[in-house]
Amino acid sequence: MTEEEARVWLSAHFDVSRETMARLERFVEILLAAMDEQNLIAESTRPHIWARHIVDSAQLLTHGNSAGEGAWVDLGSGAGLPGIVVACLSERPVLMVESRRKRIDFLNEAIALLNLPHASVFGGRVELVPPRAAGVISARAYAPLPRLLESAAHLSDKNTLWVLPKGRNAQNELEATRPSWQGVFHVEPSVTDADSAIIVAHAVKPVVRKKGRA
Ligand SMILES: C[S@@+](CC[C@H](N)C(=O)[O-])C[C@H]1O[C@@H](n2cnc3c(N)ncnc32)[C@H](O)[C@@H]1O
Repeated sequence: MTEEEARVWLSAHFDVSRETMARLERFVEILLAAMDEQNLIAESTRPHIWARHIVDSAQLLTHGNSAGEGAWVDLGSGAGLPGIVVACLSERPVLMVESRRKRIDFLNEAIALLNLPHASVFGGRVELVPPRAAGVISARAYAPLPRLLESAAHLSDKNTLWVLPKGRNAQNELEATRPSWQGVFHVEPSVTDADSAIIVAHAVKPVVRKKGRA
């Protein structure tokens, strides 16, 4: 997907007002400017930022939009991918979780500069976020699937929709979760990379009852 095709894809899949497009353009500027201070995206992806990062994030909304009520919780948001992009394109409350200080500061600054009052940041480890049932949980380049699900189990219930972009290992990672997680798992193609996939799931961890107890 070229940068031009990425913009066309966005307009075709979302009701992108002039204001929303301006906000996304501004986010790209803020992200690239912050690259002078910290490594937020791979240097090699700089010229392809709309396809490799903006659309790659936005496509998660095409799956997440079908979720029920509840916040969108993005684990390991880093550069705000997909959290900030989701907040630009949707009115659902977005909570980004990030543990590294400089990235927390970047995310808070981006929220303020882009005027996204429905977005917020939990600055700390995912495992320490107070329990809640998210409507959607996303996580891009955050952790392998079994650890990812484990670390955010307390943020989900049976209605939570997990929307998880994965590389070519998606199927293997899914197999590794089978013993301990149940639910409905779909593997959807990525629109930006033929080798990547998006795991879309309603997942629950079965309660293991201790032997000898009624
Ligand atoms: C490889 S980066 C990906 C960032 C972003 N999602 C993206 O796609 O560009 C992973 C991020 O997850 C954060 N992270 C890793 N483990 C975490 C944890 N347990 N709690 C919160 N953040 C975590 C790291 O600090 C880092 O910013």
